[in-house]
Amino acid sequence: MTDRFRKFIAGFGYAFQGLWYTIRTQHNARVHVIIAILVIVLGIYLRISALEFAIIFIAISGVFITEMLNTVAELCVDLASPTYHPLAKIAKDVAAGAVLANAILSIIIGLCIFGPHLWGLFFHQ
Ligand SMILES: Nc1ncnc2c1ncn2[C@@H]1O[C@H](COP(=O)(O)OP(=O)(O)OP(=O)(O)O)[C@@H](O)[C@H]1O
Repeated sequence: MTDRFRKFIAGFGYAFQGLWYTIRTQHNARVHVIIAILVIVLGIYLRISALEFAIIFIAISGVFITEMLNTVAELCVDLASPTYHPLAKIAKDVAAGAVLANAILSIIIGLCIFGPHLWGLFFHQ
């Protein structure tokens, strides 16, 4: 195995450690995982199309990636400013706001995708 390839494989290991750290330490990330599983099961049950699934996966990954970037922001702020600082507050609040904005967008996407299917299921059978 070449040195370059070994570093490439090691990079994957570090990336998975980062992913696992987020799931292990962030309560919100674990909630996202549970909601994502429920949404995928609902999608299978309602037989949504491949395109609808693709949109749902974009929404799910968007929220999770934003949660990971929020974790990065929190760790960097804690490293740079362990004590109270107004800029540290703004940085953390903005990072948390990004997660919230993404979560709201995902709910809207979920309603657009699942709304018509659920409507059909409950009112046109
Ligand atoms: N060093 C700091 N200086 C100023 N305000 C801070 C600082 N650390 C945290 N805060 C304020 O407290 C809020 C919560 O911060 P905290 O680090 O507890 O994040 P959290 O969203 O509760 O995430 P987690 O539960 O993952 O730690 C921030 O959004 C910010 O307003």
